[in-house]
Amino acid sequence: MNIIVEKLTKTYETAAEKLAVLQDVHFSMKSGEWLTVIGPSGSGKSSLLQCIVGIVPPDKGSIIRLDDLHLHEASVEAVLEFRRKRVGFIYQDYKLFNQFDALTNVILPLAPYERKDILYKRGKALLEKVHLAERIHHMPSQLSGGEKQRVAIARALINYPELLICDEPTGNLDEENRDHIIEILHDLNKEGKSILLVTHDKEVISQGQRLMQLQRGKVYEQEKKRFHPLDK
Ligand SMILES: Nc1ncnc2c1ncn2[C@@H]1O[C@H](COP(=O)(O)OP(=O)(O)OP(=O)(O)O)[C@@H](O)[C@H]1O
Repeated sequence: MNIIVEKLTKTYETAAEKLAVLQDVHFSMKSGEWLTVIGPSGSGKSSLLQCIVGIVPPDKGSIIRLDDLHLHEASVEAVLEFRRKRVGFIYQDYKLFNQFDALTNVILPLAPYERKDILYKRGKALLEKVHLAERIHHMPSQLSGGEKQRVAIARALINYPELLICDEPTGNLDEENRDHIIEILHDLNKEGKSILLVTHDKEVISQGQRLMQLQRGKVYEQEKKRFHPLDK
């Protein structure tokens, strides 16, 4: 998925104040790229991820193009459908439902839209892909942090997304589990998935093809770390 962001501005308005968290952010991402976003706490990283896929509305005048979808002028329904069909999400705190087993958690995002037998088959294959074949009927409380994050990755893949949005995906994990998650993300990137990832983790920062640093809501630095296979 090709992403173009221009003049992205986001202001949160509370009763007490107006907080400009993103100011005139410009960048683009080519299909299949892995872009890592870093910056101090409060610099607007999570807000950036949420604006880009329309979870949080950016200010008027912001331009966000996701392939042919012009987010700034698209209907709410079109944005919802776009996210459901083309984007996967991975969060620091996994966001699993504790009352459901691993497989049910994986299929939940598409449960209202697809046949259950198809989803269960796909969900099992995805849990195998993240090396959790032996854990498909475990409840979240019976899984380690690393296993929970792998369930969350399987869930993020249930719609075969082109873009993975990862907000501190290794933030709660020890080194071994972090390395396992990095390996899985690498494989997914090699398969062609675009990755837009926020992190504070030094080991994760060194992954991917591009790095962008935010400072007080502005792009402070962009750096190309290594060439992407699609670059000429
Ligand atoms: N819904 C909201 N309403 C008001 N202010 C908000 C809202 N969401 C975030 N903020 C504020 O916007 C600023 C940027 O938050 P954001 O979560 O984007 O930063 P971040 O760089 O991801 O931080 P961290 O690294 O600590 O997760 C913070 O000061 C935060 O308190």
